[in-house]
Amino acid sequence: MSRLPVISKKRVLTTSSSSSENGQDLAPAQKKTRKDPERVKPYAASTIIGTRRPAVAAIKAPISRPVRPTGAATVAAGPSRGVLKQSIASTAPRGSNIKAAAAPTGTTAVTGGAAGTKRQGWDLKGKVTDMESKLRNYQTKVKSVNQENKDLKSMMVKSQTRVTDLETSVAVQRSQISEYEEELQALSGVREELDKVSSEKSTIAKQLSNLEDKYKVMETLRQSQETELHTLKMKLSMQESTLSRLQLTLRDAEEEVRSLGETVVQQKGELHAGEMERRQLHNSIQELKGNIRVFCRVRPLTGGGLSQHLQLPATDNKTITLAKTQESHTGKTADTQKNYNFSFDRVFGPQASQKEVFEEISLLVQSALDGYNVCCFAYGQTGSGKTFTMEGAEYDEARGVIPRAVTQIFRAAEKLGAQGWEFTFTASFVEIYNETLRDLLYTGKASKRPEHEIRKSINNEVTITSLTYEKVTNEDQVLGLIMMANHNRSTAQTSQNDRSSRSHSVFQLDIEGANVGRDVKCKSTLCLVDLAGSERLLKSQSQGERFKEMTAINSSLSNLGIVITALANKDIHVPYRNSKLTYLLQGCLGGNSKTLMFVNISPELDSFGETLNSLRFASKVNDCVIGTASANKK
Ligand SMILES: Nc1ncnc2c1ncn2[C@@H]1O[C@H](COP(=O)(O)OP(=O)(O)OP(=O)(O)O)[C@@H](O)[C@H]1O
Repeated sequence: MSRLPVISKKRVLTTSSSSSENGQDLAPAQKKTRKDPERVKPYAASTIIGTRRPAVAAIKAPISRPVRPTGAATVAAGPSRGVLKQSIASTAPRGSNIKAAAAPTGTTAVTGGAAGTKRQGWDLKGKVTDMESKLRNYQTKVKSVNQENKDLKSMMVKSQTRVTDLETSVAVQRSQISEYEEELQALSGVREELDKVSSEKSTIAKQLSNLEDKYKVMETLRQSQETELHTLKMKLSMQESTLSRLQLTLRDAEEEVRSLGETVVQQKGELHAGEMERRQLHNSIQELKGNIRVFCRVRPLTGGGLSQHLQLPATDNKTITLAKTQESHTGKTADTQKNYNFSFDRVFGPQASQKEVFEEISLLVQSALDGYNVCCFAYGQTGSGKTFTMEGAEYDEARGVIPRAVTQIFRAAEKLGAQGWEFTFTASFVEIYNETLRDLLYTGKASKRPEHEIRKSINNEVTITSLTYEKVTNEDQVLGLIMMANHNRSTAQTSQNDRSSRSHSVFQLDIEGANVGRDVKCKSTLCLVDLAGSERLLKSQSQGERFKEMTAINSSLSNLGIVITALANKDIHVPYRNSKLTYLLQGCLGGNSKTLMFVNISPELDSFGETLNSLRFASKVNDCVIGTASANKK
């Protein structure tokens, strides 16, 4: 169906009402419409086309191309009413307006004639002619419009095709755009990753630079170490050459050492033989001297000066004379002097030093290491110097027999160690008071102090039950134990005045030696005894506890004399068990031992009686010859 404008008043009115948008242009046409409403139709048709296809026109507008030289431009400009009017104007090139176009050849004159002249009412023919002329004009005009309409349709089809193409193209482009957008989106992720990678790259670059710095430092270090290594290699090669020289020297020295070793072995054998010979000779000398010897020692006077009743011959150091001046009973005769002469193995005067005294007994102490039992005891009245002789004082020169003997024993043991001897020493220190034994090395509570008994084993070894037997390895340890014993003794003394004077103290050092290489062993005991004061009190003068003490002391000391006499007489029965002292010293007295007795005497005149008694007792002992000692060798 044609979309050409239908000539109707309704359409015209519609156009007219919309013309208000462009009233300026339409105003002349409206003026004409009052005179000739038919002339408005072409404009109305154009207007309708423009208003019904605005979208196509809008799409066409940017890409419009002339479809044909004339008329097509008019359609393309459809949306604009102003342009449409121009287009309409341009569609009538053959006339300057529709009126002219509607007046083909031959009618122009008539029209002009009619327009110029008004037909008379009666000129009906003329009026018909005019009407026919008008009709023809209108037909021509319709034809022209139809043609134009046809062209426009064709243009529209083309335009629609074009629009479809363009829509397709737009769709394609949109899809491309969306693809681009997706790509862009993907690229934004890549950008983030790129940023991350670049940040990592900068970090790695920093690390690399750090590593480079470190590498430089390490390189410098390596170079210095290489230099050092080179120096060391030089030194090493020098030392290697020195070493090879030294190795040669060492080989020579080893050879020399080997030959010297052989010599040493040979000399050791000779030494051992010499040592054994020395022991034999030493023992022979001791035997010749007697297995029991008595040394007398005179204490200096307390106030200084010389004793009048004691005489010690200057040329002789073995005799002592105790002189007593007896007043004349009548007073008419001169006073008489009675001399008591005694001789002993050695007599030490008041000036004799501790060192001098010890030198005389050191050979005896040596015998203890050779495997002989040795017993040394000090006998004498209270205050005669027994403790001074046995223990001495703290300072070096005043050291007595016990510390000096200990020193000698350990030094000699050390020397014998070079000949393959190994020794073990066990020390004990016991006190005998009122026939009761007391451990002087006890360190426990006083309330738990144990009681002790003397026991004798099958092989005649005497031991004390519950006594402290302390293993010692050096001199200082032993001296420490002696100090402890003295402390224990003095503690007991505070409760009983002068207790030490009335008790015997016995220090024993058990010695065991072995020469593994030569399969020789020896065992002995060194026994050093500080006896209780030997003074005798008249029975009438002593009472109670004191009497009991004195009885015990006298009993043990007299038993000591009895035992020594029995040994001297080679009695079958020796009454060792009669007192704790003799029972304890059993191992150190008798055939298998060497005994030394110190008889200490006080130089004071008022001690004359006790001195005489002591010298008599000692003399009796001195007369004894006890068997022949034999070393405890295995
Ligand atoms: N040879 C000596 N040289 C110097 N002083 C001595 C000598 N002998 C003993 N004395 C001194 O005499 C005093 C008594 O000596 P000591 O205590 O040794 O006698 P004691 O016989 O052991 O007496 P007690 O039986 O009471 O123990 C002490 O002061 C001691 O120092």
